[in-house]
Amino acid sequence: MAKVLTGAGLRGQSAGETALCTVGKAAAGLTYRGYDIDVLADKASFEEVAYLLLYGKLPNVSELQAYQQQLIALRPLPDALKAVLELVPKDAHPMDVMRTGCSFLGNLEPELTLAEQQTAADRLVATLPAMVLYWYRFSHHGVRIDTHHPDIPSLAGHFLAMLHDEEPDPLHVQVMNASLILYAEHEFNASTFTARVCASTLSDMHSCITGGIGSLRGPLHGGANEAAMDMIEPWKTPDEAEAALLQKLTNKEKIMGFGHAIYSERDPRNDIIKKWSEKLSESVGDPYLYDVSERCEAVMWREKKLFCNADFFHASAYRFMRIPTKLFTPIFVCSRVTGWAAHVMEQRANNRIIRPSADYTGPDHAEWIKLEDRP
Ligand SMILES: CC(=O)SCCNC(=O)CCNC(=O)[C@H](O)C(C)(C)COP(=O)(O)OP(=O)(O)OC[C@H]1O[C@@H](n2cnc3c(N)ncnc32)[C@H](O)[C@@H]1OP(=O)(O)O
Ligand SMILES: O=C([O-])CC(=O)C(=O)O
Repeated sequence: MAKVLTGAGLRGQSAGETALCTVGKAAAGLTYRGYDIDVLADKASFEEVAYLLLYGKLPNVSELQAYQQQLIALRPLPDALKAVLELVPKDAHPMDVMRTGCSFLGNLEPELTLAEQQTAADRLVATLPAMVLYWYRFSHHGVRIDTHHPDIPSLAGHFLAMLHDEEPDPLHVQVMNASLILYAEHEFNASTFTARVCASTLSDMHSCITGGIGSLRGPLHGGANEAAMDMIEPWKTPDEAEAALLQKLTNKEKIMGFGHAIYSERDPRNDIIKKWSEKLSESVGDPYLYDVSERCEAVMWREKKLFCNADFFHASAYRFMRIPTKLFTPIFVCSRVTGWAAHVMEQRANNRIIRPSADYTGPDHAEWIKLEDRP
């Protein structure tokens, strides 16, 4: 039988089944449980999408109200977790803070039985924003914030209120809501696959999500929104951006926020977040950042036929909402935890340990050499 070549990065290989999401149908589509991303980002709240992913259907009015109340009730952090967060230094990366916070919560509130998986997932959805912002405000501003805010129903508004210590601007809440929906789920991407591999060993929810956070952190995955901001921030005009970008391409550098492993024509999330970024840029009177971003998009398409992925215009959108760059990827976590947890549950429901094989490339046989005789 002919040998099947897997190629690097398992590209194009099916690694299992899912009923949660389709990515890249007709080269560019994205659906969550059959619902088109354009419709969800336009009409749904993030809480509705979280419920859709975690409970398998869109909630009705009373289910949504009950779910929102449940998430609000789950927001306060245990004192022991706050004490740990206060120990993490100011210059730590917030993704590392979230990794630690998630793992530590697993010590305080372990998921001991399968019956507890839904509660463990909801608790993480409710507390991950609180964890990162409790640490951020304590380490950067010396304040111990109240993370409960029962008066603010949405996770989008809650995040912004904890960050800025003010009533969130309704436009910003709308954009954050859309952003959280766009980032919620994406089939077998690297971080979700990490979570599923962990789940396949019958490990606990906190270990699966902690692993997901670690995989999302890298700049080839979720870390690209932060890396894209770091790249474009110094460019003050579109012409400056174009010259610098061309130089990077000549140097064969990877341009963060562009390209995708599955989409071949466009990332549908980009169209949505780009529109919001433009609207925000008008609302804040941005002198150049949106134009710089648009020029990058045009140059990358012209030179390399590479399109913006979900991360690129998230950078400017978040900047217009005064979100510090290092908190960009943590927002991705606050959203993607829904997708990760839904995948963990799906994996557990029909589990077989995930254990692919490797093509061996080492020596056929190695002769043992005594320690003292080795060169
Ligand atoms: C939410 C998310 O996680 S979306 C992804 C976020 N990540 C980034 O934005 C990081 C930048 N992008 C990349 O590194 C890649 O496009 C990835 C990781 C997203 C996908 O990687 P792959 O599937 O291996 O890319 P692909 O096979 O399509 O690459 C084809 C060619 O385009 C090049 N290419 C792909 N993306 C880029 C890029 N952003 N900048 C420059 N060149 C690129 C590759 O180097 C490769 O060139 P080669 O054939 O000369 O080696
Ligand atoms: O699907 C991927 O490989 C990366 C991605 O866009 C995501 O996880 O949102």
